Amino acid sequence: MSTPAEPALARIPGSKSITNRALLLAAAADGPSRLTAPLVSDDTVAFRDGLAALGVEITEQAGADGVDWLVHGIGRGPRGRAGVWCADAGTAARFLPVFAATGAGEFAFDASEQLRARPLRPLIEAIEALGAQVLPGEGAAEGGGLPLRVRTAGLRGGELVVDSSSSSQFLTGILLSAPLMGRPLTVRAPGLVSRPYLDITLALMRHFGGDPAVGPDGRIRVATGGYRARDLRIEPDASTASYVFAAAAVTNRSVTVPGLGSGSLQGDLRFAEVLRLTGAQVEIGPDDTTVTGTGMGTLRGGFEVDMGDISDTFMTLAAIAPFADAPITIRGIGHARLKESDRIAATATNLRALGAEVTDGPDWITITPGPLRPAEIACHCDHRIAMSFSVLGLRTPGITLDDPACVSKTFPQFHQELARLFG
Ligand SMILES: O=C(O)C1=C[C@@H](OP(=O)(O)O)[C@@H](O)[C@H](O)C1
Ligand SMILES: C=C(OP(=O)(O)O)C(=O)O
Repeated sequence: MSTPAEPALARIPGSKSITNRALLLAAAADGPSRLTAPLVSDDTVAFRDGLAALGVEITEQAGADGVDWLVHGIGRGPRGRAGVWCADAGTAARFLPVFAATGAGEFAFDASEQLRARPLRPLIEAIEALGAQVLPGEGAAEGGGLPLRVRTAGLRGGELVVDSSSSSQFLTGILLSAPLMGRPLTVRAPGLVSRPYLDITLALMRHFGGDPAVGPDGRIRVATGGYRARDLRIEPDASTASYVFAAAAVTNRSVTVPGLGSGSLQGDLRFAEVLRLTGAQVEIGPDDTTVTGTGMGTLRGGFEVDMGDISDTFMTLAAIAPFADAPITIRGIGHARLKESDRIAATATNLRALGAEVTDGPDWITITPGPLRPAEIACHCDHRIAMSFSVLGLRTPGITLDDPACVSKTFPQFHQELARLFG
């Protein structure tokens, strides 16, 4: 394998986290906003349709880069009665019920079995503490969670503590809707994981005219006053970009992701810096990022890395770790057990099925390199397991996925794009 002179240009779709935050902020704003190049995938369509069910008109127009979404902001929370299907989208289940609770009426939320099983308790407690009722939905199990109904006459704001040790999404959900509450909100988030996602939230709130202030003790204060309509171009998804970056590293090729550079809002771009530890050449420019594999595709191992802030990308590293020259240990990823799958278990089991030596603990995994054999990968309906092991499959013949279509959660064209770039 030789390194091509010109890097291939990857077509990475828009950021899920930015698209869904922008949808909500634009819906709450005081007029129409245009979102350019949003991600169109299962998670964002579920979010968009959830807002539509809550009474927000969102129309689609052909744009220069795919479609634009025009969001006709209602300037307040929703009114009346509605049912929202969150599908598999954690962001829908954690952001939309708070928005609904700032309105008036009764709003039902439900989701797939997979999402029903994921944590929601801290969010429910927060909505109740802010003055709305959260009731079990039809067919709800004991213990609280989805399905649920929010019965509300608005949220009052004030002081709040949100346990954020299992997900940062509860905090984001509350912050995004805070300017619609009756009084200013001050919130503390003990145990906060995935901190860079809070930074995306704060940056986008400011873009839409909100004014969150983070105090020296970490408390976040948000004034009332709603949001202003604003246009926004959605940058490519940095977590999604991790697959083509890793693929370049293991195939000794060079790939550029345009539109994702040093000004990115997304912490997951740090994955490219993690790849540097493996010997890959990484250039993060102002408007794009290029990764080039070196050394005939052999990666440098023999390091430990904390990926707690960027845990959506730990499986990308784990899946290429068998090609390193020494073990790689990934730490700080306990909360990754609470996502679409128990991602530490799913990664370890699949790597072992391929013949790799893997040890793991509550919040870490160590992969010791060695020869691999073909196997069918159990995706557990987890798009990131499917995408990570597809990258591994570029170097190991005979790898198949039991559910290749699950990539549609965030990247419906993933398999075609990987084949176009690296086939
Ligand atoms: O706020 C967001 O957009 C997200 C936050 C993270 O979740 P946790 O905060 O649950 O780790 C991340 O894993 C998820 O893909 C998207
Ligand atoms: C954890 C993820 O998604 P969700 O928004 O459903 O939490 C993910 O995309 O990896």
